[in-house]
Amino acid sequence: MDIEEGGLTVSVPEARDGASEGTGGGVFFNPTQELNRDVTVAVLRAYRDREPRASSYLDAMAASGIRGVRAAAEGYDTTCADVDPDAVELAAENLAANDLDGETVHRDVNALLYENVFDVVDLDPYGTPIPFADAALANARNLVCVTATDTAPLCGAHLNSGIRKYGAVPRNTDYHPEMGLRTLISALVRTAARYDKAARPIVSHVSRHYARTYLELESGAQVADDCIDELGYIDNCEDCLWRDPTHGLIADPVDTCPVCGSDRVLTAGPLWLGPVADPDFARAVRERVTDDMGEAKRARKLLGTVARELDTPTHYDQHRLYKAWGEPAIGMDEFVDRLRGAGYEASRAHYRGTAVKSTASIPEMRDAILGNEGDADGDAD
Ligand SMILES: C[S@@+](CC[C@H](N)C(=O)[O-])C[C@H]1O[C@@H](n2cnc3c(N)ncnc32)[C@H](O)[C@@H]1O
Ligand SMILES: [Zn+2]
Repeated sequence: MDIEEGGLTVSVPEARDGASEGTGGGVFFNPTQELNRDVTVAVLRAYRDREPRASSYLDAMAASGIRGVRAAAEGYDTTCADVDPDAVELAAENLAANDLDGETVHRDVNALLYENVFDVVDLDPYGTPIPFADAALANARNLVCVTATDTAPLCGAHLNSGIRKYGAVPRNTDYHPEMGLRTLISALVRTAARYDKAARPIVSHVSRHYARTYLELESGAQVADDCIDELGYIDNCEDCLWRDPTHGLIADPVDTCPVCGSDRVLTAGPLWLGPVADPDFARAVRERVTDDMGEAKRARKLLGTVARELDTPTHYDQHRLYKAWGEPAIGMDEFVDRLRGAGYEASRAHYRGTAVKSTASIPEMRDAILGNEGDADGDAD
């Protein structure tokens, strides 16, 4: 079956039995990842302005080669690799059908990465990227793009699996999509640090089915140490949703919530507590989204929110807060405006439509939003 994406025509396997993921012929294709791929193309465009020397791109898990084809169309010197010979054949056909140059390699990507240097490496595996993280972070020159689809281990819903894969203790909190992203980045930062490299996320985004992050690499023990300094732990009260991030790799968990006195406090970490995006770069990526992209509208909205997101390591779910306060919720923009009006920093966050970030604590938010009357003017949305 031929599909159109980003102005290119690519042959992909038919989905079987109405499944959204194509498995016909054994080669994988997931049409629902188009947003992820559109953002990738916009990142590749914006990254060339940031680092003009970046010219080679490895589609490390190519399947149909759709990412590689799109990168080649952007002028990147592209290699598509896969362990599945049918995938390699299909990727080669798709490059040729679009009159694009590009290499196709039937190889385990871990072996390939230790023998070749690529400026940009794109890891898009089934489930966790961790089996490929060492090879990619040790050997890539500039940028490593990583998808993880194992959201349950990442956010602490499958705790032991998360601990095994990511060498951290994620906790299933009310901000679980962000917990997942910060668990992933933490593991990748610690992996890069083993090779005296800093890996800093310049854009990241999370959906229900995956987390995606773009890590810029820089070599040097000092910069790697600077990255490690941005790891730490977050204490979380399961009752009143209080949370408290502490930088450093030596955990000093609290037993009792200082706000409500509950002893149901869970500590998560080590997590990445630094920014998950560089706002200027996220804006530049947004500028590089074009109308020929099928998910242009969603990509622009997503990147706009990511660029404006406050740089705090957790977010609140506005509906959860209102439920706890026993009040009808107001619109999100007004919620953010009231927090700002009360002198706190606040923003929406891309993790969900009701996600809000603020420098205010929960009691401070309650005061700022509900005021003394404990009433929000009945202004429900
Ligand atoms: C999720 S699919 C990739 C989807 C594709 N990037 C896209 O955007 O449609 C994962 C692919 O990784 C390949 N793969 C798994 N292990 C690999 C390895 N060690 N080296 C290279 N490719 C591998 C699989 O054969 C499969 O084609
Ligand atoms: Zn509490």
